[in-house]
Amino acid sequence: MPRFAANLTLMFTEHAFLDRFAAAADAGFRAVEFLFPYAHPPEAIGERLRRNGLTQALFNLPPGDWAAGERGIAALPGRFADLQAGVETGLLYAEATGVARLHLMAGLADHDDPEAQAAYRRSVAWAAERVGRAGLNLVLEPINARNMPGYFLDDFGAAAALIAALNLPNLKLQFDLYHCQIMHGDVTMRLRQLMPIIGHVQTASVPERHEPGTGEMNDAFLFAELDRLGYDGFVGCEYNPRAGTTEGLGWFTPYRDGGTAQ
Ligand SMILES: O=C(O)C(=O)[C@H](O)CO
Ligand SMILES: [Mg+2]
Repeated sequence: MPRFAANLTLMFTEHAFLDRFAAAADAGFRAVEFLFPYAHPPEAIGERLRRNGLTQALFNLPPGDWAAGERGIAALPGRFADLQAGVETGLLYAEATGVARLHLMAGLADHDDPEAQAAYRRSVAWAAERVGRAGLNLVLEPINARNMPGYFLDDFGAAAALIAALNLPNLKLQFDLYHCQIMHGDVTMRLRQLMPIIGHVQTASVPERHEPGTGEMNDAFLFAELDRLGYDGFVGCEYNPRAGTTEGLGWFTPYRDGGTAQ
């Protein structure tokens, strides 16, 4: 039975961010994820988790200037010091929340540019080693070009090749089912092939990025496949509710009160 994590950046937006933790717990979630916690003190996030009996499944390391259009800085030459500072900030929130994995975004850069490739490899290797010393995994997520034009990490094969090349025990793949379908298709076979390096999974319907079961994929089949493959991590619900978060949770009913993955 997959352990689903409500994505509080996209779900329960009927509430202020710090009130979404209670809303997710009331809806039956036992875990949450979000993009960025940095607008709030780490203690406030940790307190909401404890108060609502929630596990923090994932969040992203600081992405640079998101409002200005940056989507990560790991592949941007000349931003290594910012990358290092961002990892230290992320680790403060990791300590407050007990999260076991952090997502490092690559940024908008030409994936064929040797300087961007070198910057990214350096950033990933350093960040993985640094978060590893705190007992955490670092996950890398390929993102499709329709949602994020120009994103550096835009291929599952490239992500898997870098993870293999660096061969770090805590460097894993963030397998977003939504992106895989859009970029490559053949989702079940890629899950089977890449399962040994998967550190986090996310779900959303394709093409609209709404609730599971509302798009072209048989999402329930994929969730059962994760069970068949022995995946014991979280599945982040990174979708935009079609019409009200709670109203759209019918898909979740068979999975409510999932397990206790860390
Ligand atoms: O874009 C996605 O799918 C993600 O999971 C990133 O972390 C946020 O954009
Ligand atoms: Mg995702």
